Amino acid sequence: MPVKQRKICVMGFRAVGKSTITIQYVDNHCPETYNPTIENTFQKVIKHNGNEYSTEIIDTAGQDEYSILQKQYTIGIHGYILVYSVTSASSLEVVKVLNDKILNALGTEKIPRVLVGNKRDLENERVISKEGGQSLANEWECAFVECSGKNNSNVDEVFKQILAEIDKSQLPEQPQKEGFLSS
Ligand SMILES: Nc1nc2c(ncn2[C@@H]2O[C@H](COP(=O)(O)OP(=O)(O)OP(=O)(O)O)[C@@H](O)[C@H]2O)c(=O)[nH]1
Repeated sequence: MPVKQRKICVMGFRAVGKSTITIQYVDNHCPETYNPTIENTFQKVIKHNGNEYSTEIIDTAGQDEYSILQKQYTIGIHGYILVYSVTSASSLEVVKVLNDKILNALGTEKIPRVLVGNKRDLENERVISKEGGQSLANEWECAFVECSGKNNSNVDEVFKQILAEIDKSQLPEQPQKEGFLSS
């Protein structure tokens, strides 16, 4: 079985936990101190659904509403992990702007994405409900996961979901069923 190559971009507002999620997944530990990221690329071979995927995971610098989407994040990327923090309404706003920028840059809505609500361990500080995140993902027709990078809970699911979304997007288009015309 040939190994499938996958290039995945992790994006979102500053300090939402992009590096924590990525490092938990790739290296199985939580970074001790907060270091703003410029850009880090990680490699990991992932087994999923009986296939082997050679993944390149790009942990990007925190974005805000005004950041320009860099060209290297629009070329040759198979899927996007869009992260907000359930404790920050502005981080959800940033992820919406980012999503628009990605769709505009690629000129299609059919882009494999997973919307991720991180920091679900901070239940007392939560300002974005799970339903709020889920309904945005439904609107975008993409996958949705809530997780805690810090506790390493549901982090694997984020990466399973993005691989599944990419596979789904690579299936041949289903032919449209012809409708019956009632006479
Ligand atoms: N409680 C809690 N804290 C978290 C979680 N994930 C990350 N953090 C903390 O949030 C801060 C930012 O985490 P990072 O992973 O560096 O965030 P980032 O999005 O990569 O940050 P930038 O590189 O600046 O964009 C750190 O202090 C982390 O320990 C989480 O799931 N729960």
